[in-house]
Amino acid sequence: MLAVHFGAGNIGRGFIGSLLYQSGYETCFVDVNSEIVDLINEKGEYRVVLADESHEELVVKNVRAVNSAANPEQVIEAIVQADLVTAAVGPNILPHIAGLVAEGLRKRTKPVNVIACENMVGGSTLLKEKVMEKTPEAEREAILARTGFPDAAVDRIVPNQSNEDKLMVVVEPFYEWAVEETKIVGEKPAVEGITWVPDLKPYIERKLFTVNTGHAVAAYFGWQAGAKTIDEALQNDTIKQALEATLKETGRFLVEKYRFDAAEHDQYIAKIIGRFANPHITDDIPRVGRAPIRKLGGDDRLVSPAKQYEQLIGETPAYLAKSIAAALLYDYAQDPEAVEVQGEIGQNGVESAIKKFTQLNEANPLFAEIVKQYELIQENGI
Ligand SMILES: NC(=O)C1=CN([C@@H]2O[C@H](COP(=O)(O)OP(=O)(O)OC[C@H]3O[C@@H](n4cnc5c(N)ncnc54)[C@H](O)[C@@H]3O)[C@@H](O)[C@H]2O)C=CC1
Ligand SMILES: O=P(O)(O)OC[C@H]1O[C@](O)(CO)[C@@H](O)[C@@H]1O
Repeated sequence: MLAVHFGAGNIGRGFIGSLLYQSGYETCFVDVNSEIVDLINEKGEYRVVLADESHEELVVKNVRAVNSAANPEQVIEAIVQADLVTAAVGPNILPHIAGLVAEGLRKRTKPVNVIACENMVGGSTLLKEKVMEKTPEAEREAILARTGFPDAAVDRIVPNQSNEDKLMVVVEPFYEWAVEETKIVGEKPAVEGITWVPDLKPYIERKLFTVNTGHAVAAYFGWQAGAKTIDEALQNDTIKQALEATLKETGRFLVEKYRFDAAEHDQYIAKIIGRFANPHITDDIPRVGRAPIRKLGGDDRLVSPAKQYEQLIGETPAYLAKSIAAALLYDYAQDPEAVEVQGEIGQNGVESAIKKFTQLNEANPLFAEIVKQYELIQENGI
């Protein structure tokens, strides 16, 4: 069985690649990083090490890689041969891989499934839309009849790596990969470790608005407090309490919306905060806080739960507003999106930035609460 995986980065090698290998797949990674591509082809294997006391090591074999910038025709050929196509490149990159995916799918006759493993609601659906834009109209129906784009939620913390062995990846022991079974076309891919679900929405929202909201809060509050890493941020009691209060807000609307058991959801939150504090992982704040414009988007981890809380609970969520304010204050000079946010605030003020990046309406009480929290953080810190 052949899997073609776009993105040989942290989650690609550290999570998806390792499960594919353990399930008996040969994996062809597709990436634009020539150093990583060359190393994979030279070694033909890499190590995945668990970030816990055991330091258990898995050697992932049966791997090769293609540089899609240099050899696009090899990528198309691999997709033609593939039994499964996956991606973990980041939501903003999905449109850039769509052309090659479309070319590969056009040349196929057999069914296949394409699964995007990104931190967003509807990643595979977005990729499908972008692939269709690259496909001649007359061919779209036939391709969709033989290609599934099931949405997915992936959860495993894989920090940036600084190992001497550039292919080795240190990962947290926990993982969850939920995939929408109802959108599969043809046979279900035989990947051990996938949790098949009939409807992904509750899984992706629970994960995105707990793990990823919580992580973003730790990063943006931590940044204000001068912390360098997530576990350092969590040693600050004020930040820990603010994180817990924010996840109480997201938990309240999630329980209301999906009828989750409230006590089980509290345990889910506690487990996640424990994962953030894993002393075997050094997770830099700039990695977790990266791309604040994406994270401030109306459907992403901060603004979407705040809007849904307003709708379902009928109140304004003060801690989510504070988290959005902290994201607006994230002024890391090496992050191009943070620089753009600061530029907008500097030129046109924070209200203009809120409108531009969150698409919130000024008449929404959440808008005024974000401005208030922004000023409070500026005056008093977190
Ligand atoms: N790192 C983590 O713990 C987790 C990450 N994710 C999601 O997985 C996705 C990837 O994240 P990471 O692996 O952390 O990022 P990463 O930056 O380590 O990996 C992304 C990879 O995509 C490659 N890439 C960029 N443009 C490309 C293109 N046009 N074609 C092919 N490859 C291209 C990059 O060279 C890089 O190797 C993101 O959506 C992230 O939200 C989800 C869960 C956990
Ligand atoms: O990958 P993103 O969406 O930029 O956000 C970083 C987040 O991704 C993760 O790496 C994995 O879920 C989390 O550690 C963090 O919440």
